[in-house]
Amino acid sequence: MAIERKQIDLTPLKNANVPIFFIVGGPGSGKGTQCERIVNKYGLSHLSSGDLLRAEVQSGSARGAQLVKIMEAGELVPLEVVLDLIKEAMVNEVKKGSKGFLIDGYPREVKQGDQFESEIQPATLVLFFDVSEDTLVKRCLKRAETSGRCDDNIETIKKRLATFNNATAPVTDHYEKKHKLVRIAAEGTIDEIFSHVTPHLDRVFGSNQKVAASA
Ligand SMILES: Nc1nc2c(ncn2[C@@H]2O[C@H](COP(=O)(O)OP(=O)(O)OP(=O)(O)O)[C@@H](O)[C@H]2O)c(=O)[nH]1
Ligand SMILES: O=c1ccn([C@@H]2O[C@H](COP(=O)(O)OP(=O)(O)O)[C@@H](O)[C@H]2O)c(=O)[nH]1
Ligand SMILES: [Mg+2]
Repeated sequence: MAIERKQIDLTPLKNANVPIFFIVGGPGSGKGTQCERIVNKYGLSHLSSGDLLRAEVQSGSARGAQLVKIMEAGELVPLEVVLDLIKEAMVNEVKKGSKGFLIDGYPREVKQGDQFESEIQPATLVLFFDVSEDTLVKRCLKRAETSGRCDDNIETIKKRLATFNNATAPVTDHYEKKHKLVRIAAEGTIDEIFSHVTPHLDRVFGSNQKVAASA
């Protein structure tokens, strides 16, 4: 696929220098669900790489038509495409006064994270939601009843799991070595999991302080 890169002025983002959290975990591990809770408490900007790609598909662009084929196959789209979409969204958010970012479903491979960190800025922490394959499959199949997502079917779920095990699992080791990884056992209830998340964000933002929402 020919990659058309966008020219994006990152000055506002670099000047803002706000904390950035990568959120990783298998398909259906609860990244989106926990991000919603984090946003409610800390007022951070939530950007889901998968949602940005789905929006590009919805836009009906030629690029979107290429992307949907890759997503239906459970494979990874070229990292530059995702990085450009994320940069654009981040710049828009900082212009609105964002206090920090949750980059959900990212990085999917070590190189993707390295490129983000060298072009934008290093992540403050990487939250990893650790869930067994059995639970991941069950959650995605349950979500399929209402999500309308082209990749919530058993064939694609299996391919997404394989991509996660091959490409994304090394991401956790990579950030563990940098002492940035927070591994969260994420089989429990949404409240239980959130209670394991907050101490790590409180270390960054302070325990009583609600970060002012950007809007
Ligand atoms: N039982 C249980 N279900 C959960 C929990 N967190 C999320 N779910 C459900 O699991 C499904 C997947 O959750 P999402 O938050 O969409 O997961 P995700 O990691 O963003 O998934 P992808 O977008 O596929 O990467 C949803 O239907 C949620 O309602 C949890 O802590 N416990
Ligand atoms: O950085 C990314 C993020 C997502 N995707 C694609 O988008 C799909 C859906 O991603 P999402 O994070 O929504 O769901 P997950 O695969 O974690 O269940 C993936 O299977 C990939 O095909 C990608 O290629 N690169
Ligand atoms: Mg999600």
